[in-house]
Amino acid sequence: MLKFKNKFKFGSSNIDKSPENSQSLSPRNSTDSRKTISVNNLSENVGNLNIKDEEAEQVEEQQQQQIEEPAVQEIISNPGLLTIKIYNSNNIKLPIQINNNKQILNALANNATNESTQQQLNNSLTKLDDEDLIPGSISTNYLPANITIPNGENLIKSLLYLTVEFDNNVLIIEPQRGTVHQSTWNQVVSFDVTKKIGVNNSNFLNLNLFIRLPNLLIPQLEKLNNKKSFTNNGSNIGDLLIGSIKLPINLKNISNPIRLMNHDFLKFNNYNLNLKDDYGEIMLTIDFKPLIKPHLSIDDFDLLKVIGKGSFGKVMQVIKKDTKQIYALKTLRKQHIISRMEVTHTLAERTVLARITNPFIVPLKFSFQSPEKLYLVLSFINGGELFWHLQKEGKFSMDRSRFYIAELLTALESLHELNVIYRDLKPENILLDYQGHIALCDFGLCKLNMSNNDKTNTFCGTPEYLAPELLLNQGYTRCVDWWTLGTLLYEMLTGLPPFYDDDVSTMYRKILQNPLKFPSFLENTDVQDLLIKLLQKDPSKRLNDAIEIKNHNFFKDIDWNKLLHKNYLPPFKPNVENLLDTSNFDQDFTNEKPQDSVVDDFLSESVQKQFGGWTYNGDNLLS
Ligand SMILES: Nc1ncnc2c1ncn2[C@@H]1O[C@H](COP(=O)(O)OP(=O)(O)OP(=O)(O)O)[C@@H](O)[C@H]1O
Repeated sequence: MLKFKNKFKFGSSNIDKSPENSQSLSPRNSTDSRKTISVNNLSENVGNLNIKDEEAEQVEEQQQQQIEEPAVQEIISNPGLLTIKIYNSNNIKLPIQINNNKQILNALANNATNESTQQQLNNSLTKLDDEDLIPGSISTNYLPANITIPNGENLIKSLLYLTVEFDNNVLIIEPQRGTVHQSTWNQVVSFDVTKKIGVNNSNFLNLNLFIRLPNLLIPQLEKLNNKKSFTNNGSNIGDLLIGSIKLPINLKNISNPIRLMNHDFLKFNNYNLNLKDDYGEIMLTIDFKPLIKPHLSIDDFDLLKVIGKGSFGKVMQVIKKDTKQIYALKTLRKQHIISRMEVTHTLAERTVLARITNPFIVPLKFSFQSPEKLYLVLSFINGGELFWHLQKEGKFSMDRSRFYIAELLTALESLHELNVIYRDLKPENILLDYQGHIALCDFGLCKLNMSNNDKTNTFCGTPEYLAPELLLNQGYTRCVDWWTLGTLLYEMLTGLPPFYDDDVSTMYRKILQNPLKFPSFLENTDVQDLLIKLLQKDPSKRLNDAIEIKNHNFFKDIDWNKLLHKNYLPPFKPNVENLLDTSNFDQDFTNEKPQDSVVDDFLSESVQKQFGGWTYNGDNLLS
């Protein structure tokens, strides 16, 4: 994958906002990520922009940040460590029938990882009748939980696996031995609990049990009927969701270690298929230990891989030494932030991330600083950028586009509820998680304290996604986010943003003047109607309310509550082996040696003071 990932922001020294004079930027047909523009990073001359306004805005924002505490509606729990022990699973059934393909079943049985399972499976197989299909309720008796890959140098592959998710952090675990019907797991996982445990998805412990089924065992009919249950990543194995458990966890006011569950059995349901049966059970113990480490530092983490580069530093995959949790660590060099006048945007990113609790926004776990750098510890999301998937496939199907846009819509809605405008929606800032759900990242252009009709003037965004009112420098409201949502939907469906042109000045002119055109396959569809309403050049005529957009016919089949609980199975599952897997990241980065580079910048006390409220150790919402 050849991709120029070193995205950077630049100011009006590089860009003239008048449509006629703009220079050409990041053509869409190249593999470059499109660049975010922000008027703040003015290193040389400031062109024709009113820098005074921007400075005033920064000062005002900084003051407001210090004064205004968010209205926190979410459940607040004590920070600490949540530990889940998984012992065994019993009576697991599949929600589908499988092909009675003796050759494959025998091969799987003979490669079961331990001998007693091999014998047990072979015994069962001798009694299996010759019907073409095996019912889901008994099929698991003929499948091993894990196998040793033949000629794979003792490589073990699990057919069964469980994802354990808490506060948008996911761990993938595999059983030790047994059949799919009854397996021994004996696995322990831990989660760092921070104080911000929100509404919606994040105060649940979510367990999803999957099976990797060889395609030859999946009947054609089941593939068609159960499209919703299979996720497709193009390989010869289908990942089938067997069932889920959603367990509400309330850690409010717990100040001593406590056992929340003790060897209890929980039953799997299949919400996705709306099936009422249970699909077996799993035995768990759950413990919570309140603890706070007053100050985190880079020494609390082992650095594993470089996974990306941002404007001010690197993003690395790291492991937290005490809890063994994998995270993404974003480093930002203070000197760069100061010299590009990006303090406000940087603090806004940290503030928004610490406040927000939407399941489709990458959660911030901790933030800390050294004299030279700022650090953000985020959940590690490893399904790859939507940008990369879109480039690979050219465009997405209607269903797939609808799914992503629906999840993003709720993310933007929750930002707007906090009076935050996102301003930089584009496929480069959207990550897919291991299941294929959206995780919006990069909050470096957020604008805080923007209630419904408040206007701002800062010229920033990404050329292809700029709304007309922004180009006209007329001041703009949160409505720009709905324009960018429309642009993104159009790009997903057609492969290009609506007014795309290789030449940026022509593109700006088109955004301002050209009528919206549709390819024939979109004509007279619900999505065409929605796009027309989102891509209204006059913001006063644009759809301007998340509820109104949600109620549009294009989303008529979406149950928004089910969506918010992540109970829709994504239409596409990225290839992700486990949480250590970095194969969806650019090798140019992952081949780099992960290190926290030493810099000897000297910053005066008054400059350091500007970063005062940065630290977040899981106990404070805003320090
Ligand atoms: N939580 C995360 N999990 C996995 N990868 C991440 C995460 N956050 C960021 N990345 C990777 O690092 C890259 C850079 O991160 P990000 O976009 O936040 O940096 P930035 O400095 O704000 O970038 P920009 O210059 O575009 O504003 C992302 O494109 C993504 O590939």
